[in-house]
Amino acid sequence: MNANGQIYCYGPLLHTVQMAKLFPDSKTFVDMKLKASPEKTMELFEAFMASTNNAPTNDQIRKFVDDNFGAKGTELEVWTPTDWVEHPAFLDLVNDPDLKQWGVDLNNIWKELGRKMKDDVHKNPEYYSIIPVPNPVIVPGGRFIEFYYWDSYWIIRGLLYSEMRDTARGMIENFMSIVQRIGFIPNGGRVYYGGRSQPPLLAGMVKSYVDFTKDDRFAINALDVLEHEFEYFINNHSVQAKGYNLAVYRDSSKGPRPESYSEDIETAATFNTDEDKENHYSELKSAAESGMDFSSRWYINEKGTNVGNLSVTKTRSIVPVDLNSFLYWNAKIIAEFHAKAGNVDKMTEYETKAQKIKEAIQAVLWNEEAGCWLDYDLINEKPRDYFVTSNLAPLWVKAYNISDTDKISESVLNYIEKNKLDTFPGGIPNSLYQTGEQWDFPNVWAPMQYIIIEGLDNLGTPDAKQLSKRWGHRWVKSNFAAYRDSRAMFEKYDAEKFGGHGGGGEYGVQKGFGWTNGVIIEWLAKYGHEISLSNTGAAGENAN
Ligand SMILES: OC[C@H]1O[C@H](O[C@H]2O[C@H](CO)[C@@H](O)[C@H](O)[C@H]2O)[C@H](O)[C@@H](O)[C@@H]1O
Repeated sequence: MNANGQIYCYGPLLHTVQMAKLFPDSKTFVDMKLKASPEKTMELFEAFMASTNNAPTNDQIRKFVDDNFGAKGTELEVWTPTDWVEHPAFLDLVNDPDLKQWGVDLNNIWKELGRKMKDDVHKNPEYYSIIPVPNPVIVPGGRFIEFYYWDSYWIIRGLLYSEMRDTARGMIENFMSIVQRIGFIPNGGRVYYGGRSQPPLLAGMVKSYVDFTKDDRFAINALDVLEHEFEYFINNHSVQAKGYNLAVYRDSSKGPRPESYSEDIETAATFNTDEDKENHYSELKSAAESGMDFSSRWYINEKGTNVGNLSVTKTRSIVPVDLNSFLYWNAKIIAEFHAKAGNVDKMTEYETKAQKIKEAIQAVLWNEEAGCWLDYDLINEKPRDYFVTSNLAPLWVKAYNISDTDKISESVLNYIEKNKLDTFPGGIPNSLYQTGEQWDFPNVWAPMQYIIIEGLDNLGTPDAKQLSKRWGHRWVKSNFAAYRDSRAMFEKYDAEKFGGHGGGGEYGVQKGFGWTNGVIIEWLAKYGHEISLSNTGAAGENAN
């Protein structure tokens, strides 16, 4: 743990300041810079507490923070990517003039989302909660002023389509340096995310870069790091389900989330013992590791169903379809890169690991009755028959027996029909249960649209491809309608409203927005030649 962990990650200073709720967004405090060293700040804090009989007022705490912390975000400079180009070739693939102009605008937004760390971060890292990285990054936007792990997959693909290969490679190299220093990639670029990762997509980022650039040397050089990250996940996230090894999302730190400290203390109030509260914090942080924080996807109530609220979050007891699919993909990519290097034994080793994960996914997560993959509940030893977008993740990475393609296509298309997923004008909702949490109905998220729509395309049957294209067009048009009305790109959208943005959860609507822009740029390149806005009604009734 860094010397500043006692300030940004746990302990009485964090508790005192965060429970005073000085800022509308709890993340603000943990993003502020120290004015003195962590040790000196702790000394000053102890003296402050003694001088206030350990019961400071909110005004006194605010003064302590003003005296000892600098403003949020001062460690970063806005950075114009040096490889930014005015007219990337993807724009020439877009026919509709309004969509083309939108592509120009999105390409410009990269300049607003570029961030570089000031030199002082490298000289005095202990004064900051930010994790130092060598190269500038593209951030999601809004309150998210640092890199996020899984967001970066779609950001990097968008950058590659925008011909910003240096920026994309720089971000990947940052992640590789983090694995070398820390052993894994934290949720985001702050020390307070240090107990959890996010959906493991670094191998996918490297593969994207190599597919674009044909730079096989880059793939081969990345192998050590990719293997290390893969083994980290396997070693720290494994469980047994029906006699098979699979992985769950699992955080390794103690206490509430530092960036949402008072929120977690409040939801833990329903628990009586410290042990139960601690378990609750772990479940919440594990949900954050999944990227889907928060959602009924992680609820298991006393009856074994998904009805409830955050207090029944049981992430660590649910075997997730997406995580295991991503790990399968990691092993496949590592095998592919070993093949490029001519390492036959290593290629075979990772092919075998991939096959084992695929067998486990088939045995535990594929559900013949539902006709789809389902998360598995380890407490009640049963599948969770609720629609979540991640149920379709194996399609994206082909984590199934290719000889079963026709059967899977038929089953999955029936599953989509049964769940009426084609009826939503604003995209496929993340779940069908409305809890007020941001990864539940009616919110729609770009990364999961991408995984499903590309997954159906990858499945390759005519019906699946047709649906994929229709949904891809719909998503582009609906995002455009939101942009046309508000001049903003959103973190999440509204399934029920063509062109509507999402809401709910513990923070306000965020604009920017890295992964949304990345997905749209890629799909302008893919569908731009065939989409016309002229047949799109204001309410999206012709959005297909
Ligand atoms: O502060 C609350 C949570 O915020 C983050 O989660 C959300 O934003 C991320 C960045 O776009 C995204 O990766 C994640 O999927 C979103 O749910 C953060 O990642 C969480 O750890 C944090 O608790």
